[in-house]
Amino acid sequence: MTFLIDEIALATARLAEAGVPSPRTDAEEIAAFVHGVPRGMLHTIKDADFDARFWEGVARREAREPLQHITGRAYFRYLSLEVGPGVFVPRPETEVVAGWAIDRLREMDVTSPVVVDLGTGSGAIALSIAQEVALAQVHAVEIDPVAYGWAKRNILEHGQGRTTLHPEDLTDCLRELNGQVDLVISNPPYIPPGAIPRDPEVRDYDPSRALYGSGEDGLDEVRAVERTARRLLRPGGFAVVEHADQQGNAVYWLFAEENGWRDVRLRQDLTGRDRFVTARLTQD
Ligand SMILES: C[S@@+](CC[C@H](N)C(=O)[O-])C[C@H]1O[C@@H](n2cnc3c(N)ncnc32)[C@H](O)[C@@H]1O
Repeated sequence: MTFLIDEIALATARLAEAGVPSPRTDAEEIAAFVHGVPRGMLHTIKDADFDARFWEGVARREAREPLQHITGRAYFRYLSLEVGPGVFVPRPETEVVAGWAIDRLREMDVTSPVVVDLGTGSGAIALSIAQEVALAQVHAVEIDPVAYGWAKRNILEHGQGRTTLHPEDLTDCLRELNGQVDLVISNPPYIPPGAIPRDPEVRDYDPSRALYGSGEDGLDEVRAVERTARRLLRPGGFAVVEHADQQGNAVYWLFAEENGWRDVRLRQDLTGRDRFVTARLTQD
């Protein structure tokens, strides 16, 4: 496999020059995608079978198109999801947020817990819960029609027949479930409108509706999630909300100063940054 190794090395240098953070991995992922094999099987590609479309993929990555748009796939916990233009690429930090919710749902003394994911995007959080929590009934809410289309495809593949998609606004959705939900989770848009992300993959390819929150501080959607969760949850139910690392105190206080909540906690991602707030609706 000397030929492919040499091509990958050349591509790695080009991607590094373009500022791609993980150039070797990305070059190998593109090679694996183009040749239709897992990355660990690249050694089986014969020189004669080298596919020149590798260099088309490398050129797109060099222009800082997200790797996931080039391969059409994003990995989230145990899922391989379809993604592309018009939908937010799920992030590793959200895996921790979803994991916290999954642990609580598994501990709950409820046979078939009812869960709501507000702003589902590709369906990453909702589908992980459906996959990892036996018998969970999951409702995924998404307002954007393009993102809705991606979620629909992923739900068909991974929804376990227990995931329902709703084309609704998270500020006023699912009134039929008022007071009946065991856990509400959300990774809403939260970047303040003036704070433009540095990475071109985010700035130029993630949809603005997924990134930028409304209001001066970008937290209007988080406020809406808090209100919707308070309406939907049964007493003792959990709310789980992701936020930017600098917004931890603001989101903590948003829940702590509302009377309905107890056990409000600010939690960290795997890099130790403040990443999500959890709270329980008061029991009475
Ligand atoms: C940051 S993305 C998160 C997507 C997915 N939950 C994830 O973690 O990968 C936020 C999502 O919320 C959706 N969204 C924004 N405002 C909304 C609203 N008012 N109602 C419902 N969905 C909304 C966006 O279209 C986007 O798909």
